[in-house]
Amino acid sequence: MQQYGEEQLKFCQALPKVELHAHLNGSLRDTTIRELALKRNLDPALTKVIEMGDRTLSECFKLFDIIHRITTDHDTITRITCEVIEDFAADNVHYLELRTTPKTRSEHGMTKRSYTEAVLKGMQEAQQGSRGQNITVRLLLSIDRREDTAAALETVQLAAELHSRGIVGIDLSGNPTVGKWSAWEPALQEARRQGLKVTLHAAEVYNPEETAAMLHFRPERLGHMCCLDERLEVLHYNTGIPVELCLSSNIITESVASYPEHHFHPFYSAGHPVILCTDDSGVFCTSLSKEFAIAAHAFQLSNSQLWQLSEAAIDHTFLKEEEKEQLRKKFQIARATLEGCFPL
Ligand SMILES: CNc1ncnc2c1ncn2[C@@H]1O[C@H](COP(=O)(O)O)[C@@H](O)[C@H]1O
Ligand SMILES: [Zn+2]
Repeated sequence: MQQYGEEQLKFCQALPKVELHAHLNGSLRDTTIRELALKRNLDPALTKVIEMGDRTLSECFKLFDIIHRITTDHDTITRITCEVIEDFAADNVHYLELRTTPKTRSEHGMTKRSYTEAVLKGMQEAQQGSRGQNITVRLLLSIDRREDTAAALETVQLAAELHSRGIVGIDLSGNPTVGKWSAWEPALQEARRQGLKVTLHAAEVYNPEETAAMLHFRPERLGHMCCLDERLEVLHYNTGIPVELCLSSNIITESVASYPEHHFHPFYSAGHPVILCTDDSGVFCTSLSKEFAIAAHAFQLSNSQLWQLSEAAIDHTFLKEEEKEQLRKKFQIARATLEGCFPL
């Protein structure tokens, strides 16, 4: 069933947007996945999993492991970074905070640092090319929940050293049923000491102790927050921490039953800061424009509410105040063009 009208989608495509929750390896183009799978002689059974596989939460993590098998070398990492940025730019995203997990792959001569350098190279190439000129990009380094304290600390150290090259923060992600908060907390505390911002994937599954510990840590942003009980909901509202919400991702992975039942609605109605994001636009076959159109349809948002939602995301970026101000100015210029075509 179509989750939005064509006119709604057109408006959302024309709307200038900010993307704050996008995983590099989850945002690959279909055509690139197919090409890389062929080039790497990926087992046809695995190719099938990519093409038509189940996308429940546990299946997603198997899928990421398969995608990681075809994005192994530095040139490929640079290429996919460049393509993902171009795709967000083509979707009228003016600011992108891309995130990725630095990987050690000794068989490919890859270290966390060389992986990250390959991503930074892709960022640079994209922004020098004609298709990436209208987008500003920053990077978050992700800690995978499978990693131990030492590996998490290595990622934080790397982010701190490369701060001046556009790495603005740390994310904690990965299979939410794996690992323990106590393993990553020292690294996240270190990130804070180093002046890096932190966002955490939280409550993607029901885990009240962990969610309470995450709220106690007070990250700058949270992702998902799907599975809360009443106590956690109150605790969360009281913190005022903005939440990155990924509608398609939560529905497709079955973390939430239907769009109208999505917690976007109570959060938004309560005036709690929310940011619409894609999560994994390749894996979930979406775009930020589609996510806005889905929200418009499911929660009956007007064009003016969509504009406000989009513009408010600037406040929650990990940019410096003066950079946020520049972005707001860019949005105001875009608004004039938008008003020429759509009622606002
Ligand atoms: C669906 N919901 C999700 N929940 C938690 N973690 C997720 C995720 N979607 C993606 N990732 C995280 O991002 C990695 C892929 O991109 P990178 O290799 O880092 O670029 C996945 O392996 C997982 O750790
Ligand atoms: Zn995510």
